[in-house]
Amino acid sequence: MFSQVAPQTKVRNMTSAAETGMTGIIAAVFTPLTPEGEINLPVIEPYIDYLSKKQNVKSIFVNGTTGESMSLSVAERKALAEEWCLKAKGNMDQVVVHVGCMSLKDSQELAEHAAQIGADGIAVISPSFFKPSTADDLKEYLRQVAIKAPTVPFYYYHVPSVTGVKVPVRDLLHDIEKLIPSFKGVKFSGSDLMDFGQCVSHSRPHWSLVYGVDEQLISGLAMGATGAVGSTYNYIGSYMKEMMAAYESCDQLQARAIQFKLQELICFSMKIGFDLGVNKQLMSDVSGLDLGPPRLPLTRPTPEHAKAILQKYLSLFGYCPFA
Ligand SMILES: CC(=O)N[C@H](C=O)[C@@H](O)[C@H](O)[C@H](O)CO
Ligand SMILES: CC(=O)C(=O)O
Repeated sequence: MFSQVAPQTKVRNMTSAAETGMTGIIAAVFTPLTPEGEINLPVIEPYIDYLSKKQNVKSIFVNGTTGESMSLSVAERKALAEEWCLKAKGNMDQVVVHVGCMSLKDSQELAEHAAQIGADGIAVISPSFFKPSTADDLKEYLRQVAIKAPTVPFYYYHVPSVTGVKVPVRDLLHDIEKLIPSFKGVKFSGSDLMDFGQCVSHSRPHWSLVYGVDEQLISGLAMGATGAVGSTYNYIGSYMKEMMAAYESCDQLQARAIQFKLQELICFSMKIGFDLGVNKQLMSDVSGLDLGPPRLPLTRPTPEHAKAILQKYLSLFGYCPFA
């Protein structure tokens, strides 16, 4: 029953990092800011150290939703991508840089830059102010970004709850390599598991199909996800690695038990309010890294709010890894 997932994972594990694509547990990193709201590059080195040593997470997704990319300037995104790539060298297997923007020109500039700094992959979210209305329009947009970094593995980042772009990803994949030869897969952060399943069943063996709704990753694995990218893997990466290992060894009970713990945390947090500001604060509290506030219009949670969520985290996951 699980033979469709396991062999692919094993084959990928035997290849070099550059060839593996997006597999396993990948943390979508937060962007450290100073109390004044400026990017805080010196936190990046200890952040990578924390992920690799305390969370056993060896791949990162930079400047994504969690990284507040759409609230950052192009210059800030370049400086961040450079620092993440530099400090990840020798410590991380994969650094994928998100280069999606509202303007095609900005995305192209960031794609070119990501190629120059040696990113292992680039991902692009659909523009969402003016939205593409057809799969062909979206594909053409993606093509015009990808051609600026033709040798860098290219991933489409589907996040319909944020962008409102509902183009089925399965339609996008049709003949996509003819248009985008560097195409290597999808980061699928939607809950339409039929569309995700269709993507997997029509994917090529060298593509990565990573799932991005952390609280239902187990369902993504059932559909054949090659890995997972998410914000919560910053602070429960080691648990979710265990979850994936349990799933791959057919220990459904253990895999589900870990998944349910994450659901408890997310459900609790959603009841009292769970946005990027809250999520970022939880990571600061769990890791001991000072990631600072989110950028406006997002704000920090009150200390009581943050404390309630930290306590819930500790009651479920039992320890504060940095303490
Ligand atoms: C919309 C969004 O930001 N999704 C993230 C990644 O794609 C997830 O990692 C969520 O933050 C996570 O699943 C918690 O809901
Ligand atoms: C969660 C995720 O993948 C992102 O922050 O972009």
